[in-house]
Amino acid sequence: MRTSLLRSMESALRRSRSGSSHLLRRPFASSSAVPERKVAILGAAGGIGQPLSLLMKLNPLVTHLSLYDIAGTPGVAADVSHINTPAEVKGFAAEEQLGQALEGADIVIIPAGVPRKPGMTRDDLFNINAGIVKSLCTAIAKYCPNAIVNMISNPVNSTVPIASEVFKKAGTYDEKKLFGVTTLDVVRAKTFYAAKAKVPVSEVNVPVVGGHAGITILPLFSQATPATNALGDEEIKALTKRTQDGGTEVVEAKAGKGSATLSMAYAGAVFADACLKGLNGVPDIVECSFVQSTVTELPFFASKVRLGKNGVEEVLGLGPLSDYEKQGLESLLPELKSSIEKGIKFAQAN
Ligand SMILES: NC(=O)C1=CN([C@@H]2O[C@H](COP(=O)(O)OP(=O)(O)OC[C@H]3O[C@@H](n4cnc5c(N)ncnc54)[C@H](O)[C@@H]3O)[C@@H](O)[C@H]2O)C=CC1
Ligand SMILES: O=C([O-])CC(=O)C(=O)O
Repeated sequence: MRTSLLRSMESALRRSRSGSSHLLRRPFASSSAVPERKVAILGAAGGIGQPLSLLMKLNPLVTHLSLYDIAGTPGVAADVSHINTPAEVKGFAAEEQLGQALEGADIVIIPAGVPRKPGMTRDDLFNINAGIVKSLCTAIAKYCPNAIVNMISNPVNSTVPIASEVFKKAGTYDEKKLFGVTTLDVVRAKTFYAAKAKVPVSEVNVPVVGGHAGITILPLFSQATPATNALGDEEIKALTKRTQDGGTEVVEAKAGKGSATLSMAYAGAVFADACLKGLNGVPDIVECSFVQSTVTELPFFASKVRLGKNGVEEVLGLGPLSDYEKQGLESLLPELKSSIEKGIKFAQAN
């Protein structure tokens, strides 16, 4: 997946540099090779939003890129729009333009909201971000009820349930189209595993299940490929802990200037690319994501998901777990349950 996204982007860059691409010479509306796809980014001028806008502008599957933020959008949109790739860029700056930003969107990516500072948990963001997510999802229900929604705003374990409740109230909920973006956990698990197991990072795959906060992030290193016997129990524990604390590692390193933005933009672009490929009918697109689920007793859970023309095509099971992973699963369920319930309660009360 990672390599296929890089290949697509490299080829877009090559085409834009050589100016020889037929895609660049002819208007997209008349291109039969690539279906029209509008991607909207809400929170596009933020730390994640800006590099994510750049990466989506480089994605050859995007024909229309709609950038919305309550501050700073005109600059970001003007800047990104000068890049000579086919996606047509439009910026929307004020709340009264949110409808236009969303209309016709196939995918809406939401990195709007405040990030952590050192000493905070993701749940500490709930009070501010819950309201932001609720109002943005209300607009999605109105202006693009059929869009796929990629939720990045934290706490994902609660913001996804909030979105589901907003859509249910509006009568537009489609569980196949709502995704909590947990790709950064997979990106981290792959990077850390490759370094420890001394295997090429581009070949590595590691499923990460559960949720997206602390111990609710459960990497399944027993299923990592390429498999290795080189890692003992203590090393697997250390890798698990580093993956669970990856966000905090960045928050502390940034020392008050926010949380992961560049690696998150990359992860968000990987996941959106997978959704676009699914929509376009590319077979066997599988990514981990926090979705409505029956894999455990909880109503939402992150696991491998097969993506297709309607969003989720199949939520895949957990596969065989090691004893250590079974314990991790037992331990995460109560915290994840309460974060999910907190989101549902908030959306029902407001
Ligand atoms: N799912 C994941 O793996 C990750 C999630 N995050 C989360 O992503 C969120 C954004 O992080 P950053 O980009 O670093 O924050 P940031 O503060 O740099 O950017 C957030 C942007 O959202 C905008 N915004 C605020 N209210 C809005 C509204 N009502 N409508 C549209 N835009 C609005 C702000 O103007 C700002 O430009 C945070 O909640 C953070 O915790 C961050 C990293 C990883
Ligand atoms: O840690 C944070 O606050 C941001 C985040 O979700 C991550 O980097 O995984």
